[in-house]
Amino acid sequence: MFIIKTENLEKVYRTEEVQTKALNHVSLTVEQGEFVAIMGPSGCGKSTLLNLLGLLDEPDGGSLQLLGTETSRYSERQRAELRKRSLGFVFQSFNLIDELTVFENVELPLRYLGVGAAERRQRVEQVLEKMQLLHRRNHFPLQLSGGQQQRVAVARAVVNAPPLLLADEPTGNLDSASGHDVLGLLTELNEAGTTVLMVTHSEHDARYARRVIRLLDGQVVLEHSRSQF
Ligand SMILES: Nc1ncnc2c1ncn2[C@@H]1O[C@H](COP(=O)(O)OP(=O)(O)OP(=O)(O)O)[C@@H](O)[C@H]1O
Repeated sequence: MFIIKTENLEKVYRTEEVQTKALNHVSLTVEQGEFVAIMGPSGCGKSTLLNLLGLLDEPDGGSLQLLGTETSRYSERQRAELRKRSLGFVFQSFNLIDELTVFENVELPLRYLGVGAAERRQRVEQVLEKMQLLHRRNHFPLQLSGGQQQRVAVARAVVNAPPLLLADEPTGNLDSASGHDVLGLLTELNEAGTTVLMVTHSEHDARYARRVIRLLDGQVVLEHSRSQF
């Protein structure tokens, strides 16, 4: 089953002076259970694509089916529900809540799902341990390094094991050891059934994916599976 299917997807950013076609007729499919890397040069439209797939923004043309339903049919309430229940998102800018501790940030998706306190605690501690952050559980985001904040963002996105995880440069601020931990966690999650789409600049990181989709100037230029590396 396709978890994502786009046909001729378009996104145009307009300001008073300029118009930028960030996505130009992007057609792609992702099957349930895949681990896909999205690559391409800076400005080619990777984050734009991820934002559309994550229902954070709306396309200007074409169609986007998510989990078997055309997304233009969703109401705003349904989009919000889907984001909470079915999507995990690792933002390039982390988007942590500064007023909440590390523990409270990571526990948020479980609160939305109504998971009880004891189970929340267990699941949050488990993922913080994997991200080597248990000792920082009572810190606030601004008391952490960039790499630590990034690992909190990853922990928050994966804590509820969403059906679809969208990760924008999840190792962008990390040294190779921490990057390895994050990629290991994404692999573990994928093996347990989560479909993973990861934007990356790194050929090394892309090797964790089973398929690579390359974008150039808002268009898909190449798709290849890991056996073709
Ligand atoms: N909010 C916005 N307003 C206007 N133009 C935008 C906006 N966001 C992105 N763009 C433009 O759309 C194009 C695609 O941007 P996008 O951020 O998707 O690229 P990217 O491949 O993720 O780049 P990077 O690797 O540098 O993060 C770029 O030309 C960018 O300048």
